[in-house]
Amino acid sequence: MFFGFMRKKRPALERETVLKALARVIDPDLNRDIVSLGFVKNLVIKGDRAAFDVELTTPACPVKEQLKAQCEEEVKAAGASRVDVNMTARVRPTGNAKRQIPGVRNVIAVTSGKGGVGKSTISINLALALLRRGARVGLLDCDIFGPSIPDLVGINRPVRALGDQTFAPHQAYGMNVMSMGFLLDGDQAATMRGPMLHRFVQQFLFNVAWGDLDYLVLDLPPGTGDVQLSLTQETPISAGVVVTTPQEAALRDARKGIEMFRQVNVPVLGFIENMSYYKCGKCDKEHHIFQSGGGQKLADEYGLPLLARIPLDPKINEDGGEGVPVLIREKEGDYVHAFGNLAGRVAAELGRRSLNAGWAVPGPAAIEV
Ligand SMILES: Nc1ncnc2c1ncn2[C@@H]1O[C@H](COP(=O)(O)OP(=O)(O)OP(=O)(O)O)[C@@H](O)[C@H]1O
Repeated sequence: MFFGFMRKKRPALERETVLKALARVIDPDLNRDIVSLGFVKNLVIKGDRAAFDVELTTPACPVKEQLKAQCEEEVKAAGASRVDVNMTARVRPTGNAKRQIPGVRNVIAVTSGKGGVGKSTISINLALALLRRGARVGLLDCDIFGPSIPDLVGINRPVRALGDQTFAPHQAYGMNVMSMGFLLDGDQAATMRGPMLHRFVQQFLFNVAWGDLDYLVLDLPPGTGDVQLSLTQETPISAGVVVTTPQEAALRDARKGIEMFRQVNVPVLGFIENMSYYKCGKCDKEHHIFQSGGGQKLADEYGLPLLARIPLDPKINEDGGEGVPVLIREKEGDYVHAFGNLAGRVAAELGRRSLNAGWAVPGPAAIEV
């Protein structure tokens, strides 16, 4: 009886036993076990208790909780009475032969081929979703003629010069944000010619005190003309994503977007179908206001994933001119999950690529995900 109350003493754990147990935990995005990936750090064993860090390639890892639970389960099954798993992340640069932006590890470019499909909306909410998952994020509005980010974040005052032609970005919702709209008024921008604009954007990339960023999201100017092409060519972009709407006409422009990235050897992570469907609130059915399936059609055509389908929802553009993005205003809704999943997929894919030592500046043949 008395002995029943005493904790049964388990044998002390061996380091090898713990590592063997953890080697059964597979990262589904990378398709490899977390020990051989080098993710397990700082393993401390005290008797039958184990504590360690699991260092992922991104804090926005979509399977973080699942991996943590698996680690606990496997090490307990190997004989531990207590397992303390500390999930951490170190975002590595994906590698790019071009001049790097100091402190910035990954640059994600968002294009659409043409205007009005929701590129800026996607850019800001992708940036916020990455931030919400624990990453350090910046947002650069490269749209010179019609910068929309100032309105989207509700900031319309000029940025501060730090001297040496360096600017301090604005802070909005925990992100570093920069836009042509913080420097020029619309009339000034309209008089600028291609090369001048181009120089401006380069300045924005390299002469802004971005700080330490895991991801810098670029809202590219709409279109795929010379300005966009030279911009993408000279910018150290880690990867691009292409926004489309479901209609046939929009797909044609999205194809131009992907061809632009291909021409300048920027790998494309996939497509985002915006205004994909509408839910009326009376039922849970998806109503297709426009045509349907366009994003998937493109994805199949290029052998790339459809990363997200964002619904058409009045809440997305109902900010009442206050500059409060939907992910800040709303905590629930299809779009909240869709943006969260998008951020997870983008971050996981960049993480996968950063681990691949051979991934420097791949040609078009190397873009499949
Ligand atoms: N999923 C959505 N549901 C409802 N409204 C949306 C959605 N996506 C974008 N919008 C609205 O559509 C309009 C155009 O979006 P946005 O400015 O993001 O497009 P864009 O492609 O960046 O345009 P531009 O080429 O002018 O920069 C905005 O009013 C925005 O609020």
